[in-house]
Amino acid sequence: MRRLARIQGVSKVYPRLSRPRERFAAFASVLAGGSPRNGAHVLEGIDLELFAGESLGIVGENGAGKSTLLKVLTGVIRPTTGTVEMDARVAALLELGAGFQPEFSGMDNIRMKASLLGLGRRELAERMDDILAFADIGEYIHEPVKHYSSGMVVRLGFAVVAASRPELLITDEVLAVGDESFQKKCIRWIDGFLNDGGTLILVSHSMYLVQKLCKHALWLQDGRVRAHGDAHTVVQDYLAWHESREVERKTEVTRRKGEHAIYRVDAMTLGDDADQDAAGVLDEHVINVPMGKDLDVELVLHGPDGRVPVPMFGIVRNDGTPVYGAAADLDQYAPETLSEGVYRFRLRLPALALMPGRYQFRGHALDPEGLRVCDTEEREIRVTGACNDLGVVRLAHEWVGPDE
Ligand SMILES: Nc1ncnc2c1ncn2[C@@H]1O[C@H](COP(=O)(O)OP(=O)(O)OP(=O)(O)O)[C@@H](O)[C@H]1O
Repeated sequence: MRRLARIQGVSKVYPRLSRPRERFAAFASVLAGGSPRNGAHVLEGIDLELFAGESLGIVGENGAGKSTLLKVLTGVIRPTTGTVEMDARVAALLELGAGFQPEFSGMDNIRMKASLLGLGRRELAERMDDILAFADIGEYIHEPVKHYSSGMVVRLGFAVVAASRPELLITDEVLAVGDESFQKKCIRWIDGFLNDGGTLILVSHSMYLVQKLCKHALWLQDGRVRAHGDAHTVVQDYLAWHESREVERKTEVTRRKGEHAIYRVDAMTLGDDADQDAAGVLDEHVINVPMGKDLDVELVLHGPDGRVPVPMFGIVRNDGTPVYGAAADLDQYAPETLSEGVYRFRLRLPALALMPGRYQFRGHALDPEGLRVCDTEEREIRVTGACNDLGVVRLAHEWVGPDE
């Protein structure tokens, strides 16, 4: 496969320039061929290769460095250190209206932008009808661009980029500016572009779009690559990190680890080893469970007074949203007695319906009346697999045709 882009060891440091003396020091340092000392490290040590036919989503929080990385890739800014090699016909659709002359008409701007993107006069004439149809802004095409709504500007920009038939399309949130029907049109176009072997880099805060359009994803955090790999996995990890951080902010999870509670959880085991191996162990503290597979759980509870504690389990998404919980009905279920006061309970959740992502699985020991939680053991589980549906659980469903 042909390599279209390679960046190695790329860093970008912006000088901090709040005081005149800092400005002078930064200027002197740059003049001397160095990087601004004590600057803000916006990108650090980025290595990335992109091959023809790949689709890469770049995700990360505000200020993580995503736009800066795109600017480095498209040559708009130079990295402070490192190298960027690009070997492709690139079309970038980035800041709204970038490259348009506001005083000129849409038609004139099409001509200018097309020539910048390498379209010859004849090619442009051949593709003009397609461009106008794609942009679909009617008579506005003859008005100066400064009279356009932001949606119209995006329509025009995308139409020209699409007509230039790039090898590599680099784009960001500008697509979100257009109305819904136009967004759908762009997504359909990108789908077709990728099917025909095109290559895409997409920066987006929409995890839906990243998972829909991209095979791979790169998660930037504080200017560094936090994860790079399969898009579904990276997005799940990113969302899980977000959720757990939200929880940290909102509440301290109250856990009752009952050192002194008389009914205790002695042990809790989840899943089977094969699943850990199959998923590739990314984190030994997290139990991998494939979506749709049975999840087996074993709880060993301790009841020192000869009475059997009631087991309960609960599943909570990483942001604290309760998903499900149930206690055993000891009238219906007799645990196995392992030794005096030690009981083993086995539980099976057949065809686990949780959506991919991270959850906390909690096993509780309740008093024999089933009223009070005495002890809790908690393990993080990661439901693996790919799914474009939304939500926490996957409900069985089918789409019913008109004749059914
Ligand atoms: N010209 C500049 N001079 C100084 N700092 C800058 C400059 N451009 C960007 N930054 C800083 O670099 C950091 C990364 O910015 P960048 O725009 O790349 O983030 P981002 O991930 O695209 O964020 P968002 O999701 O909000 O668009 C931010 O802290 C920003 O303030």
